[in-house]
Amino acid sequence: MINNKTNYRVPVLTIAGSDSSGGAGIQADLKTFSALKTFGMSVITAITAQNTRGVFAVEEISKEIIKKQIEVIFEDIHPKALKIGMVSSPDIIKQIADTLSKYEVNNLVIDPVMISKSGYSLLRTEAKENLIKYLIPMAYIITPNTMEAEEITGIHIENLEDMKEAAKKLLELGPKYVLVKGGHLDGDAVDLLMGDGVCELFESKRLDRKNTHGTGCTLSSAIVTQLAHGYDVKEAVGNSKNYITKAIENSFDIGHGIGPVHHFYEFDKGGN
Ligand SMILES: Nc1ncnc2c1ncn2[C@@H]1O[C@H](COP(=O)(O)OP(=O)(O)OP(=O)(O)O)[C@@H](O)[C@H]1O
Ligand SMILES: Cc1ncc(CO)c(N)n1
Repeated sequence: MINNKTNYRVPVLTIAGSDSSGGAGIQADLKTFSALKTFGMSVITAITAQNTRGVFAVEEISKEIIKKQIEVIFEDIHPKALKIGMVSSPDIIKQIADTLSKYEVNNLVIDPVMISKSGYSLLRTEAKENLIKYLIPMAYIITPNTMEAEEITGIHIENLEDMKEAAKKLLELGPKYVLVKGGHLDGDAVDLLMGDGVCELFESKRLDRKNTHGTGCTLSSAIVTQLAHGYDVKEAVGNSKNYITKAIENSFDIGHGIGPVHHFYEFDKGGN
């Protein structure tokens, strides 16, 4: 994953919510960006009071300062790839879409975050429509888990065939690619990539680990880094699946609930 394509100075951006406990959200994104040798930047959309046991409160950031954060970044350091994670309200979603539409946006990864592992809603019910109408069509790739794919398409997902049906319906909303993550189904952890003539599975053994806080954020951020380094979509997803699998394998107990995955900061692999 680190080779002559690696450029430690390549700028990448996350537009997402803060997780005070550092396992998910902006914090997971920035850790992944650093571990995978990119220069991470952030636009914070909401502050969550969160730990390994759950989400206890959420305060949304004003849409004016969200807009300003995006503008000053794009007018100074143009990100080579970016992701959007938690965006909780219809107004924030519209603001982000309007602001991004003023710039050339490359390699937009959308992780349509809806519910935390502990069951707290991170997307207001009335925000789903704007997510579908304004943001998803702008994406290069969207990365819903099966519950999010169900919520957006209305298709009940129990197996791979259902995942394929849902992926086809998600593609009709306008993104170039869809990665439906099968982490919540029984059996092996199988993710399905579909779009632009591609239909490919990315599989790993299901790891029996309790500490999976931040898996979705980490996977989508890893995809951002690999696209920024110049990998094509299949390589980007494959490398990122390897990264999240190792990160889950090495996840650890910290706090009293669902602990975080591990990030790898080797300082010895060269690069430039
Ligand atoms: N127990 C597991 N063993 C191996 N891989 C897993 C496991 N759980 C999830 N994964 C993988 O982790 C990645 C993230 O998937 P997951 O379905 O957990 O995302 P998510 O629900 O969006 O996460 P989050 O709750 O952080 O938002 C996928 O590649 C999935 O296959
Ligand atoms: C801020 C934030 N974003 C995303 C997730 C993923 O569930 C989370 N738990 N918290």
